[in-house]
Amino acid sequence: MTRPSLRAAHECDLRLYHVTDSALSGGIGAVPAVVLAAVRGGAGMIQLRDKDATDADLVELVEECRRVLGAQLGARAAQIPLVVDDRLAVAEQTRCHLHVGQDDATPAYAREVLGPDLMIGLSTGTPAQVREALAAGEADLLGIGPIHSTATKTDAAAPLGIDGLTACLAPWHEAARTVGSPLPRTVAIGGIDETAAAPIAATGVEGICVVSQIAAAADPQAASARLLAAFTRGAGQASNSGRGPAGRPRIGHRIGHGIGQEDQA
Ligand SMILES: Cc1ncc(COP(=O)(O)OP(=O)(O)O)c(N)n1
Ligand SMILES: Cc1nc(C(=O)O)sc1CCOP(=O)(O)O
Ligand SMILES: [Mg+2]
Repeated sequence: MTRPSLRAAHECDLRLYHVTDSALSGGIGAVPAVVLAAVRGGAGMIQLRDKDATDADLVELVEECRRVLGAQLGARAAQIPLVVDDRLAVAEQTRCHLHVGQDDATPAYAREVLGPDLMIGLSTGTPAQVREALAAGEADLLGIGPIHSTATKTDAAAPLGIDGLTACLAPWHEAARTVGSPLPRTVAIGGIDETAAAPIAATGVEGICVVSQIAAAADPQAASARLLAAFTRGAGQASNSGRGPAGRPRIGHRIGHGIGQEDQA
């Protein structure tokens, strides 16, 4: 039977995933408003990432984001998963989803602590790391990056470029053809702006993960809407030309239900 967290991952609209940056947004207190704006612009998943915040600060941030999204979006807030970066204890305390890197808690350990319901994302940056993550089977989402150079993550590896992203996706595409059960979802991260979004979408990756282009934007809602439109355009062109994601077992994956789009309807 499919693990509930993997089922949940397949329910998400991952085309645009915003990762917060308190400094770029003007302080941790400004983050909930940016999160709301990003969601209104079409972000379907949010990660709270703040290397300087204490665990207590992050617990408060999770709670405030939940409060603001609930108050402004009502029941639709439940469609937007909140993920915390790095902090297993915060995820455990708040029952928030978690993203870990290769040097953080392992997905297997995080799974032991968090149980089968909460999603676990894992960073990957090489085909071998993607292969290993698929074999281990604990991650519900793979972040692949950095695609382009980024000033946001000071210890980021060398950029993969489109060719490197394609190489990292190859084991996933191969598994999609041969494995009978649902795979972790995939998102690209690092140096992604509006121009970069369409060529990234053409690789078949399922979403883009964006920090600075939203967190530092004068209008984060409009920036999010432009990024989502660019990614969706690129994904559409790829599938029209037969270069889209490989067929694979899917479990009720929804697409095209951006909150902002519904708000504007
Ligand atoms: C979706 C997603 N992908 C990759 C990362 C990077 O995680 P990590 O390698 O642990 O680096 P830090 O973000 O902790 O600096 C991410 N956060 N999210
Ligand atoms: C948080 C993060 N992880 C990366 C990775 O390669 O794993 S790159 C990155 C920062 C992405 O920020 P921006 O959208 O501003 O370039
Ligand atoms: Mg980390």
